[in-house]
Amino acid sequence: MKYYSTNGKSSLASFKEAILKGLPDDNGLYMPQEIPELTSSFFRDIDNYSLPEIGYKVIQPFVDGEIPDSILKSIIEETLNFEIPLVKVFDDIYSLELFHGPTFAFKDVGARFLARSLSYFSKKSEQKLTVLVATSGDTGSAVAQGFYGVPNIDVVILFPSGKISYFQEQQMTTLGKNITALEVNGTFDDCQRMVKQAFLDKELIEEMNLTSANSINIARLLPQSIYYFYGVAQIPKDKRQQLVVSVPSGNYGNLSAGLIARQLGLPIQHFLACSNANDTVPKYLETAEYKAQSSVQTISNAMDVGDPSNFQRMLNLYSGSHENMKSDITGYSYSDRETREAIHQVFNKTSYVLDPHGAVGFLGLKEYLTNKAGKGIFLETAHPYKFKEIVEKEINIELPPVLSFDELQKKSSSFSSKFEALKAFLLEK
Ligand SMILES: Cc1ncc(COP(=O)(O)O)c(C=O)c1O
Ligand SMILES: N[C@@H](CCOP(=O)(O)O)C(=O)O
Repeated sequence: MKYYSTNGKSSLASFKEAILKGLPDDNGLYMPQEIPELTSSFFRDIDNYSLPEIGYKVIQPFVDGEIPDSILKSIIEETLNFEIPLVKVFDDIYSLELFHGPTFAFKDVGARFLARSLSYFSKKSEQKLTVLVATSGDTGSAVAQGFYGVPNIDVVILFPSGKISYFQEQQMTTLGKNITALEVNGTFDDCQRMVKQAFLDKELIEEMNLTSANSINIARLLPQSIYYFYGVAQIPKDKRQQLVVSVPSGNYGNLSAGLIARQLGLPIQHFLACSNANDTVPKYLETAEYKAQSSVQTISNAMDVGDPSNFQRMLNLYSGSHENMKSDITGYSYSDRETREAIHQVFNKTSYVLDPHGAVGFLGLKEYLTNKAGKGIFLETAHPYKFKEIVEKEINIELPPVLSFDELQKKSSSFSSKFEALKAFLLEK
């Protein structure tokens, strides 16, 4: 399988080249040249497959032998060694809980697969790698955990100061060793801009082997398609028609992975792109005009993205056609007040606890299904405990702890949002 750049000005890359490079030289994003439809027998029997078996079926065509199958199977088994249950919240509304991994957010799937695949390639070439990451909260935590102590790999995480939750910050700033966290005086979009600029800087790429662990990296994004299959597999066969999937979105990697799952043949009738006040993509869907915005701070902070990187991939999947994208995807945007109300009301009616990100996905699904036949899944992308200060206020009870960092010391340095500062820091490392 070859990978091309969405900007069309870079040469084709193998899986190994795409994963090691992260970003193509023309500042596009890598995409697989083919998205081959999986066999009808796989879909017929999908309920009998385990999560790692589904994972292997989905990922193998994209790796295409560049990692030997037996090693790929163990990478996938280690990646997916936690539950991803589908929970019924209301009649016809299901939550796909993606937060049962080690850092309690959906990013664990992609980060663990990427860490193991990069480690396989870097061990073979004995090259030291530096993994650069921009985060609005959860990617940083998952990548820090996924790469902690991995030989030959250094991780540098950029996060926006004061704009992520206490637990997210603790998860990425207390590890030390090969994990460095830089607290940037700016927004997530500043962090992502600096990271992308680093991949285009000739001096930096000559001096060091840089790669990305954001969804910029196609090997971080592709494994996120797996859980869409597993979600559908958990719905009774006779109820799989007219299925809608609602994706709480920020950088739009998760939604892009869902669109890829659909091209692989997964029967999803419609997608919902649900945002908080950072509504660049819902506005595009409404107006056909893409206008990047300055991000605003919300209670679903991991979705505070004003210029989502994966919009390029979405456009590419629809060959640039707004009309075609709009017929498959409906956009919604919700305020913090609506998000809080959803957490409050769903808990009062069902005892189900939403986190602020899942709540945005839930709201979109509820709105879409009003007066429409069909069933829907919303992605519950993070554990409510990660946002306990917000969630507990709405449900009026204390959540049982799943995380504690009381003994651990924060290790991070305050950092400028200027690319030159990042470049100097990396060259000194
Ligand atoms: C909890 C949570 N929900 C939703 C999102 C948005 O996902 P994406 O950036 O893939 O659109 C993020 C950030 O990635 C997140 O951490
Ligand atoms: N919401 C993300 C932002 C980065 O997304 P990515 O999927 O491109 O890594 C975060 O939690 O950091």
